[in-house]
Amino acid sequence: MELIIKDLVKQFGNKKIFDAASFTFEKGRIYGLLGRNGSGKTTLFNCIAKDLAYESGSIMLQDNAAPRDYQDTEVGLVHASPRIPDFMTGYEFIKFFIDMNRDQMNNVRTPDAYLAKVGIAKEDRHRLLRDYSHGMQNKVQMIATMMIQPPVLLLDEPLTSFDVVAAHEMKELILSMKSDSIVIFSTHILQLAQDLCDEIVLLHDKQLTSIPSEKIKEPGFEEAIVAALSDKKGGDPQ
Ligand SMILES: Nc1ncnc2c1ncn2[C@@H]1O[C@H](COP(=O)(O)OP(=O)(O)OP(=O)(O)O)[C@@H](O)[C@H]1O
Repeated sequence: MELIIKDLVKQFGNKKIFDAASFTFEKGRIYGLLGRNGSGKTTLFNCIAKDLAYESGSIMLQDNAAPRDYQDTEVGLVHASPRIPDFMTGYEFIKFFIDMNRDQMNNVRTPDAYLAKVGIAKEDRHRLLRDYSHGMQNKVQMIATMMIQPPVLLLDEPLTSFDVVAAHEMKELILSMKSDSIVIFSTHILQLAQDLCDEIVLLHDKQLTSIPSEKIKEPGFEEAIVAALSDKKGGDPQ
């Protein structure tokens, strides 16, 4: 399966965010999306997730070169700031999510099993989400999105609010998604990109470009990324 972005143009008013940007993402690989503040990473995710219209170009999915119904395909987007119904308890929310999505889930487990998987302790599962810490809310949002195993999984700055143990567990969870999904995450943490990614995608100057995977572990990688994202070509940091 491939996610194909072709000649994407997106602007807010007069401000162009993408100018005929193109990129093809493949299943079985984890992509790290790097770009400066305001370069358009969240905007790209919202376009891919069908939450935001764009001016022109196309975003489509292909299975073995045959187009797949994109509108009908589930795209999982984990937002940088949790978006969860804070009037529910963690347990109620996960149970509700299972009930809503049972048809498309394989090996449905209990709400307790899912909450345990992301380290939400028993005594916290029946507390209101509004009383969870930011990191705990993020964990709940992440597991709710991941448990339906969407073919396209987008993670906007994941792990930043997690403690070291949780971050380690979440990395394992993200890695476990890669065989069945196209996984793209945005981050400003180079170490995380180096640890998790098969390929780095740079969003710079309104375009998407790839850094060859063999460069990721090489010395001088950080300098190469900084140079590539610096404004020598006249791109404004916005
Ligand atoms: N709804 C909107 N209306 C107008 N401008 C917007 C809107 N959403 C985003 N923008 C602008 O589009 C640009 C890209 O924003 P976006 O949030 O996608 O960047 P980002 O790469 O995710 O940034 P960061 O790394 O700081 O989180 C910014 O200049 C932002 O101000």
